[in-house]
Amino acid sequence: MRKRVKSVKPKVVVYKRMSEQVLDFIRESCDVQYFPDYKKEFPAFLEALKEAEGVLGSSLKFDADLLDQAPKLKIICNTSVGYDNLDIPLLKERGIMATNTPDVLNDTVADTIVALMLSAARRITELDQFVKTGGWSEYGLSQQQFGVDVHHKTLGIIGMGGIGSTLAKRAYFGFDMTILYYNRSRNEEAETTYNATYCTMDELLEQSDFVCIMTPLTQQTEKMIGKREFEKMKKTAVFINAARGKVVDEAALIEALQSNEILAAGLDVFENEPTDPGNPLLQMPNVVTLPHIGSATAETRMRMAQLGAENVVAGVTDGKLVTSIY
Ligand SMILES: NC(=O)C1=CN([C@@H]2O[C@H](COP(=O)(O)OP(=O)(O)OC[C@H]3O[C@@H](n4cnc5c(N)ncnc54)[C@H](O)[C@@H]3O)[C@@H](O)[C@H]2O)C=CC1
Ligand SMILES: O=C(O)C(=O)CO
Repeated sequence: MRKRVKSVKPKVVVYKRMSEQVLDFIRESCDVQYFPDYKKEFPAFLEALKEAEGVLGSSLKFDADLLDQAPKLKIICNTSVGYDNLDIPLLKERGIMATNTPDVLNDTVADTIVALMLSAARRITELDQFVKTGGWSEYGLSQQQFGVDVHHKTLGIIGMGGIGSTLAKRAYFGFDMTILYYNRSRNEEAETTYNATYCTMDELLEQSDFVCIMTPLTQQTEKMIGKREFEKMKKTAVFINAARGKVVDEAALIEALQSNEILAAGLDVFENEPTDPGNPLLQMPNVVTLPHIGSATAETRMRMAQLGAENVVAGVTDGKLVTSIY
């Protein structure tokens, strides 16, 4: 009688909260070790990494020490478009593949940025508190509480990629805004479709009413916006960051707001996350803050998780990667 050989499924570590539907999809072809809260179970997580061929999650820094603990690793799949947690040259050197989740979140993140622009300019969160704390009297608002318009203003986008151009679309068609942009290279589609004008960083800073940074975090973009850049902006400028906290010198941002160098800010991201409750930015009524929820809608997070899952399954079964980083 022939002996039945039990097929061994490749091992995949999932280190981010994931729906059962997505986990089941991976389980069809892989042996999944699931760590929804890997920091709390770090020793077990490290143990699982020893045998893992694939990893799925986001933001964990895979440095040389951690990679040394994962000798069988073939692929790291981020459930995020940003991959500043990955050392790409090191992964290439070790022959490890990497994927991210571009495009599927463009609309949702662009919506978040519009929400930040409107909230900061029209003082939505500040006035919400005004109403809820009983400040609204029969005399209505004082002029000091008026906001500024968004429509027909100039929006400067630093980083005209997937999200930047989706934001340009909303700003141009929805709010009749003039679009300026600064990018590593020209984006002809944004120029023809949204009438976006390519300019230098300084021109953008000097002329924009709203300055939005949407570059990835890299060695070149770290603290790209600092004291000098805030000083170049209009005193009435509203600054928006939904990229990564570290693309901005946060101390310089605090100083710019305290010294009225700029009018207001809308922030989805911070230098350290979660940000310290004592961060002065949290005390400023002209700063609208969010806890890094740019892409956090049920639908979009599901699409990102599913895309990550498809990538990890492909990576450990020698299939074709959907969104390879390199
Ligand atoms: N707040 C949130 O929840 C989210 C934040 N993000 C962040 O946004 C970033 C951008 O995302 P996408 O638009 O999808 O990326 P993308 O790669 O499509 O666009 C980035 C753009 O920045 C430009 N760029 C890169 N380095 C530059 C430099 N040194 N100077 C000028 N331009 C430069 C690129 O040429 C590109 O056009 C991500 O890397 C991520 O860090 C993305 C999604 C959600
Ligand atoms: O995708 C990213 O890079 C995020 O920050 C979360 O969506």
